[in-house]
Amino acid sequence: QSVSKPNVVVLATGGTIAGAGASAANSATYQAAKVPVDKLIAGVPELADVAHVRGEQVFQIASESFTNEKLVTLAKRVSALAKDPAVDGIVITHGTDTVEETSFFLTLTVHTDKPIVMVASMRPGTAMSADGMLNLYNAVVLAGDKESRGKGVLIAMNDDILSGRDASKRINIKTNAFSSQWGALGLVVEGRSYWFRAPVKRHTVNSEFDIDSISTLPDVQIVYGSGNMGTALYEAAAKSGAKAIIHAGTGNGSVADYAVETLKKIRASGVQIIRSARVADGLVLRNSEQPDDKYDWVVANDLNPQKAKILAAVALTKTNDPKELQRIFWQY
Ligand SMILES: NC(=O)C[C@H](N)C(=O)O
Repeated sequence: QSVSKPNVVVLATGGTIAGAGASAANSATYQAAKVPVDKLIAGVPELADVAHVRGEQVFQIASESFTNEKLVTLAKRVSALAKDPAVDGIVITHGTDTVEETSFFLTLTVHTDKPIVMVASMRPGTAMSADGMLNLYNAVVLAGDKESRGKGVLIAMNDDILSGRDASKRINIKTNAFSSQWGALGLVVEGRSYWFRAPVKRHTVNSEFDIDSISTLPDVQIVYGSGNMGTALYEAAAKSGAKAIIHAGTGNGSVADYAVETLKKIRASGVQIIRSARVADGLVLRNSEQPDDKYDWVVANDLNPQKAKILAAVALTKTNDPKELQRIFWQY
C-alpha cells in the first residue's frame, strides 16, 4: 500500500503556521516564522497515512516581508520540483498576510498540472484551537490528490479548497479568514476532497508566462483611494520608478476630479495606470466612471489591488502596451 502513496514536498516559508507564542492563550500575540519545517511535519504524524512527505525550508519569514526576489526564488524552486517525476504534489506553508499574492504569482508563472497547494494558519501551533495542523493535513491530502491536478494553485484553509487566483484574506484574527467573491472550489473532510467547481481563467500550464524565463519583476505600487486624498502619493509612486500604479479606487475604481490630470500626466510619462477598487467585491469595467479608452488606462476586472499588482508585474515582463495589458487582465 505504501508504494501507492503520493510523494509530496512541503516547501516552508514561515508565517504563523510556523509561529510560536508564550502561552496557549496567545492567539494573536506571538512570533511568526519560528518552527522549522521538519518539526511542522513531525507535529502531524497523520501525514504519513496519506503521503510520503519531505520538507524543505525555503525561507523563515513572516509573509508581510515577502519581496519580488523571494517570489521569484520560490517560484523557480516550485517549477523545478514540479518537473521532477518523483514529485506528485507540492505544498507551500506561508503566512496569511500575503499568501494571496504568492498564490496568484505561482498561478501565473509555474507550468505544471501537478497540484500546488498553499497553506497557512491564523493561530500559532502553540495556541488553543490552533488551525495549522488540520490545514497542513488538508493541504497534503490535496497535493496528493489526482482530482487537484490542472485546477491551478490552491489554498487550503479552514476546511475550504480555494482558488489561489481570487481567494484573499478578508478577516483578520478569526480562522475563517479566507474567501473569494466567487466561492470555494470544494472542501476537505477527514482526508477526502469534495469538489464542486473549477477555475476557468488561464493558469499554470495554460499561462503565457513562465517562471523559468523570469528573473526579475518590475516595481508596481498601489495608491489607496479615499476622500480628500490629494495627488502626492500618485506622484511619489511614479517618481520612485514604479512601472505601473494600481489605483485602489473608491467604488467602481472612481478617480477624484482633482486627480485626473495628474494620472493623465503620469500615463503620458510611460507609467501604466490600472484601475482597481478598494471595495472587496465586484468588478471594475472599462470606461465605467472614467474614459479608459481615451486615457489609455487599464481596468483590473475583478482583481483586488494586491492581485492586480501581481498580474501587472508579471505582464510587464512581456509587454508595455496597455491594450495587451488589458487583454491579459481579461484572461487571467
Ligand atoms: N497569520 C499569519 O500568518 C500572519 C503573519 N503576519 C504572516 O503573514 O506571516
